[in-house]
Amino acid sequence: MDTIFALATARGKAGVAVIRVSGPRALSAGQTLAGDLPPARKAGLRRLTDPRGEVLDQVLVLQFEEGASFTGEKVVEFHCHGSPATVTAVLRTLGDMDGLRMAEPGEFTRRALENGVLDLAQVEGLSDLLEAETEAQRRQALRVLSGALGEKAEGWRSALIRAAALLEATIDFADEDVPVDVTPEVLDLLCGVDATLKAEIAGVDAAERIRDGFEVAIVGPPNAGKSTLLNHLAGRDAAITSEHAGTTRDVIEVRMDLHGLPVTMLDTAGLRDSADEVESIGIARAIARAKTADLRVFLLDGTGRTEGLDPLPDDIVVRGKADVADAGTFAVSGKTGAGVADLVARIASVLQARAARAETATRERHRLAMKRACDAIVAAENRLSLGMDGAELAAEDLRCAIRALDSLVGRIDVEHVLDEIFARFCLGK
Ligand SMILES: Nc1nc2c(ncn2[C@@H]2O[C@H](COP(=O)(O)OP(=O)(O)OP(=O)(O)O)[C@@H](O)[C@H]2O)c(=O)[nH]1
Ligand SMILES: [K+]
Ligand SMILES: [Mg+2]
Repeated sequence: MDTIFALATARGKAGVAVIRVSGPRALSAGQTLAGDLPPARKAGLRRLTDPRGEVLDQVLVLQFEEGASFTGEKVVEFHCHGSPATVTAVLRTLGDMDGLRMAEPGEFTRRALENGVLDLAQVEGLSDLLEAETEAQRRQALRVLSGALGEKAEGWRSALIRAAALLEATIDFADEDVPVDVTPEVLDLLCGVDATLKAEIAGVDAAERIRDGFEVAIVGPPNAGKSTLLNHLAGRDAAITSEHAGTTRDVIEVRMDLHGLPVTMLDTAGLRDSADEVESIGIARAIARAKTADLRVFLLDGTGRTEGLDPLPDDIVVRGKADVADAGTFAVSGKTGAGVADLVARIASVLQARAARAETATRERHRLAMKRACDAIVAAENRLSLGMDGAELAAEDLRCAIRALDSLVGRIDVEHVLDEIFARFCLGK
């Protein structure tokens, strides 16, 4: 096993830069650079020198024992001064040592997975946590990183193992008198797992929105002030505005943090019948994107028409140009900012209600595994509802379900997803 090292903090100038070394030679590499090391998990101030005796930096050194580190291997960390030159000098010196090499992106985390420090779902949680930009993303990712999905899977697993064992006991005694009918207990166990799995599956959609962001489309007639509103929300001139109806053609996307939720706000072409070929393409795009968005804000002019796109129940309908609208109507103005806080609060409240449906599972991969498990459990329930003749096949169904749940945490059959998951990691993680 190679000993690997990398800069664990971001590149560039900073107060501190952390360089992590992991593997069998981490300790000797640390000693070569820093002399004697402080005891495990105790920081010590040391001078790093290269083999010619040149002082590279004065740093804090930490060592972690095998089995008690991020990777599960022996780890030494140098908390250096965060200048690019210092980092380069230390990395170069480490690279010159025998048996040491620069880590690949995600390689520390891959070792953590291989050594059982993290399960696969936790690795996904860590990846999401490193990407988190909003409060909702941070909370969700931290929940997965802390092992919440693995705990749930373990609960389902042990219930299914118990159910399968009960069935197998009856199969083995098929020729004898079986003292008790196990079907009610088995069905009870399956029913419990089934119900919580279904809730988890139903929550994946919301969890994915929290991860990737909700899409909110601003739609309405030309010149209602859609682009002006987008610019106000973005705090910058993201879209061109003008007094000419039909200014916006392409869909313009702006990422923002709305009350802690990640949102991509879409500005779209004004909806109307247009003879202009390019504008018509823009309008078709506007309608297509508005339909697939999670929520639409209909920004209307004085006529109140929604121009051929109908609001869905949660959609928000609001009059634009509040400064010239009748008093008393719900109106916003991107120009003056009037009503914008109210609009944002309404958008956030709709999206928060949806986000609340998220459980623990966050990915399509999780959904598919849980769906496979759920289908197998339902198949077992159906067989058992016809009596104990189906016990043997039902037990096989349950083993299928257990295998599907095992793939959630990476216990089996996940080689093919590893590259995809680790591709998202940056160097040094
Ligand atoms: N009085 C007033 N004028 C506004 C307001 N918002 C936008 N306008 C003006 O209305 C005109 C149209 O604004 P835009 O933001 O380009 O409108 P739009 O809905 O994006 O228009 P299209 O992209 O052509 O569909 C511009 O002249 C803006 O300055 C507002 O809140 N009050
Ligand atoms: K316009
Ligand atoms: Mg516009």
